[in-house]
Amino acid sequence: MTDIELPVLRWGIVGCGLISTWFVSDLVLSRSEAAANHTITAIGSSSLEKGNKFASKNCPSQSPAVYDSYSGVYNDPNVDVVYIGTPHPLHHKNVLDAIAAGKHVLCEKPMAMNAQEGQEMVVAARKKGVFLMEAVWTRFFPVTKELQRLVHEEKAIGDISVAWVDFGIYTPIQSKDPGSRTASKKLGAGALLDLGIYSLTWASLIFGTASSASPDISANMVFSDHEDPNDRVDEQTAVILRYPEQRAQAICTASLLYKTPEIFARIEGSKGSISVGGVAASKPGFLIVKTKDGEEKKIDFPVEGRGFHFEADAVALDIQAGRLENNTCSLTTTQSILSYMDSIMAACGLSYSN
Ligand SMILES: NC(=O)C1=CN([C@@H]2O[C@H](COP(=O)(O)OP(=O)(O)OC[C@H]3O[C@@H](n4cnc5c(N)ncnc54)[C@H](OP(=O)(O)O)[C@@H]3O)[C@@H](O)[C@H]2O)C=CC1
Ligand SMILES: O=C1OC[C@@H](O)[C@H](O)[C@H]1O
Repeated sequence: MTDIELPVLRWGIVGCGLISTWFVSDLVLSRSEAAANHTITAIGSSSLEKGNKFASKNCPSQSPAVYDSYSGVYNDPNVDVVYIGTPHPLHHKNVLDAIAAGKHVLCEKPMAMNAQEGQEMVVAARKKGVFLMEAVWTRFFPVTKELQRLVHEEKAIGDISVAWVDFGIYTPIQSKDPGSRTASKKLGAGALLDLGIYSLTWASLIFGTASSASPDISANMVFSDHEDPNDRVDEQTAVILRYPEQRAQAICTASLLYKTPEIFARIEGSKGSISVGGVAASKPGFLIVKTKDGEEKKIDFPVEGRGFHFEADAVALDIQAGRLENNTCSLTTTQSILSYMDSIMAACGLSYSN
């Protein structure tokens, strides 16, 4: 057997919060089937103490340079790609700063607070000739790819008429530290931007985001009970997307008021249905395919670690090949979903600009 040389990607991490912990742990995980190797060469945090603690806890086998600023990471010549793990309203500045320093960028979801910000990031990345991707890790799981193959290539359940997708996590706003990103409007709190983006992602995987598949959108929200209406955010959002050409609908929900059961999505077609389940709508793990002739099959897709390495490997392969965007999570798709969220917020009277 010949050893295939894997690409090595050198990562700089910006922000040492929860998601960066998960992401970095998966990057350094020893895996049986890796498509790339990853090293953590720099970490940027609000303090050296926090950055050092993060490094020793999450990537003890690495010796990253630790900075008490994010600019240290952007300007580090040993960094190929910057991972942005800060709260959503900071993504715009963090991404633009990384791009200005000539770095490739993987930015957590949602990449921006609205489509306008997203567009500015895309324009900046193209002008500088660097890679940019929104870290919608869900798209890269083997189970997600298999669902798409079954639906679009094999047409296992025929013509799709409806998809229901729900992402709820029981985290009411009042139960959270008011200064945390999951409670503070200034830090982008709210069910749609945090969780609804995944429900909309599943709809886009089933129905597409091309302009020919552009949906009519209707929506409503249950707001948090802050006294000042300017502080309110959505604790629960329900969206119906109607795809006129496909004569189909997606019903996408997101909630901070209950936890979704294991099966979080069901897709109904003329020949059967597919249910999708897993730890959460962000981390799918299995499919149940039922056909109208009575056959039922459960297909499990166990993963090593949490599964963030799938998107990281894809980024490494793109950068190695000189591609500036990823096909599985394209910037056009990111922009479409940001514009859906703009429409949903406008229809429901939610604005983050006050
Ligand atoms: N893909 C996924 O499954 C998940 C994605 N996310 C996404 O990741 C992003 C970060 O979420 P999460 O890790 O949960 O958030 P945390 O609050 O846990 O961490 C965010 C980090 O950002 C840095 N930061 C910079 N400025 C601020 C500020 N003004 N207030 C607070 N923190 C700041 C801090 O790091 P430091 O002090 O080191 O600079 C902080 O620890 C969000 O956009 C979220 O949507 C979150 C969870 C899961
Ligand atoms: O992306 C996410 O997925 C998992 C949730 O726990 C988290 O709040 C969210 O940011």
